[in-house]
Amino acid sequence: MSVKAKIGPSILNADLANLAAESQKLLDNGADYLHLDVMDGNFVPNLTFGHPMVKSLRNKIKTAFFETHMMVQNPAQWISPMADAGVNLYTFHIEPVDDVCMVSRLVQEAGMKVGLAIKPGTKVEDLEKYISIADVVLVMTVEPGFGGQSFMADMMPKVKWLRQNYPNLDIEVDGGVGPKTIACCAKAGANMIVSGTAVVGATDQRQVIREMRDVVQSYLK
Ligand SMILES: O=C(CO)[C@H](O)[C@H](O)COP(=O)(O)O
Ligand SMILES: [Fe+2]
Repeated sequence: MSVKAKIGPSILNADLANLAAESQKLLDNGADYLHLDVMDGNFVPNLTFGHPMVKSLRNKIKTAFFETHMMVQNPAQWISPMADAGVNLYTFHIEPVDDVCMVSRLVQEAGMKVGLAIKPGTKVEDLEKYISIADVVLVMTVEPGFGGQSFMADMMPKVKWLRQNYPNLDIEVDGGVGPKTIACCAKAGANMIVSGTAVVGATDQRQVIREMRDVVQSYLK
């Protein structure tokens, strides 16, 4: 298997007034990438931040890999500004999008990798037809919109099915993932782990990140 274990902390529940410092601390403590949750108050009942904030963060943090998790109704609208802001991986939900292939192509043409996300109520079969164009697939393990929710273990059959059928696919999980739930994700075959509250709120971020990466890597071998 060629995929690697990667931990991408979500800064959703961090101190957003101190975003650059909080992000740098996570990277210094071993984060493999940063997961930036963008919400439009429409696709999900919450608002976070947009491309101006991401661009400001990029000005402070030059080299880290940035994923934006686009919980927005119209992901095509934000491709160009997010590419300009220095985003590396543009992950959008397939649910509100009529032409996923076209939006994915626009993301690639803008120079970003494509992530395709599904909400808990969306079947993995709905995602399957797009896997060949995705760099990453994201299986949500909470209802998108808020950090700090409980992990939905009943999403693991989706991850398991994806791993069995696509051994080299980057499979990401997001929502309620931390030291208590990581084994469940790792066993199912997830290799990209988003973790917000459990990492950001930890007294020893380095230890939590290392522990989760080790568990995931042990199942990939
Ligand atoms: O996309 C998200 C919520 O919609 C967040 O990435 C996710 O909830 C991470 O936070 P936590 O680990 O606290 O659940
Ligand atoms: Fe997210």
